Amino acid sequence: MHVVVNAATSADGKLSSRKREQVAISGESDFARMDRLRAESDAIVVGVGTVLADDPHLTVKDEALCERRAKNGRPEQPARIVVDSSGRTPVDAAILDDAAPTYVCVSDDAPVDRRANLTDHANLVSAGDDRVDLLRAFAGLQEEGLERIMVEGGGELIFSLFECGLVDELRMYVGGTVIGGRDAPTLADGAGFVEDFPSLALERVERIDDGALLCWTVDEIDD
Ligand SMILES: NC(=O)C1=CN([C@@H]2O[C@H](COP(=O)(O)OP(=O)(O)OC[C@H]3O[C@@H](n4cnc5c(N)ncnc54)[C@H](OP(=O)(O)O)[C@@H]3O)[C@@H](O)[C@H]2O)C=CC1
Ligand SMILES: Nc1nc(O)c(N)c(N[C@@H]2O[C@H](COP(=O)(O)O)[C@@H](O)[C@H]2O)n1
Repeated sequence: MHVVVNAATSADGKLSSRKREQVAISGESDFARMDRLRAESDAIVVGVGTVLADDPHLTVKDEALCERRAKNGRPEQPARIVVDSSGRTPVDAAILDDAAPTYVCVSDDAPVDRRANLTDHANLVSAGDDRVDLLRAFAGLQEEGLERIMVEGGGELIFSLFECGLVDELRMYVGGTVIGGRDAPTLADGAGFVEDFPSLALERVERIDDGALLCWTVDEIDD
């Protein structure tokens, strides 16, 4: 499995404002690049915080890219994955429509009624007692044939993925704006690291729209 985190931040590192509503940080060219990366992926992952904040669709928008996938014997759309311990994804969420298959990763404690409602719209992957165990959940997704994984966010999920060593690449678009706010989400939130900080190697920098794309690979952790 190969996991790429792709997200857009303001110049001060925010994914959104303190209102946690979707903010268009990327410009047209960066959204097109993001669409191409979606098209290269087997699945697109977000945390339930992003589903509740943005109600994303997580589909490839450019029809030519969908056609190319089909020509190569792949499903027209990548699968969509929500990491959602207690099954809070609303059943009318855009991510649960029939545009592409959706997996909802829940914990074993997710209430039975929520699981039952979600089962009508998605494939459930159960991993972890009261919080999704990402290593187990991603192993289950790999068994489903999902190898090329793109993670879009948000900050809580991205931190946890770094914490358990699941991230191979970080592609970070830094846009020409300042959002500010101590309560605004950043690229990696969660509890934060105090030691053993993940180490990144800068592979490429590209000017796009009014910002810069930074492409990093994640160094292996020494045992
Ligand atoms: N600019 C950009 O590129 C992007 C911006 N965003 C923005 O980010 C914000 C949402 O981010 P955020 O609030 O951090 O939410 P996330 O999307 O990161 O979802 C976090 C939630 O995921 C669930 N979860 C389950 N298991 C885990 C685990 N092991 N580790 C971490 N989380 C887990 C938790 O809810 P539970 O306990 O219920 O399971 C947690 O609260 C929005 O404002 C959105 O607009 C989002 C994506 C991209
Ligand atoms: N790459 C990127 N740049 C931004 O400026 C963004 N706001 C986001 N947001 C992500 O895109 C999702 C919306 O996807 P759909 O258009 O609904 O398919 C949103 O939920 C974030 O994951 N990304």
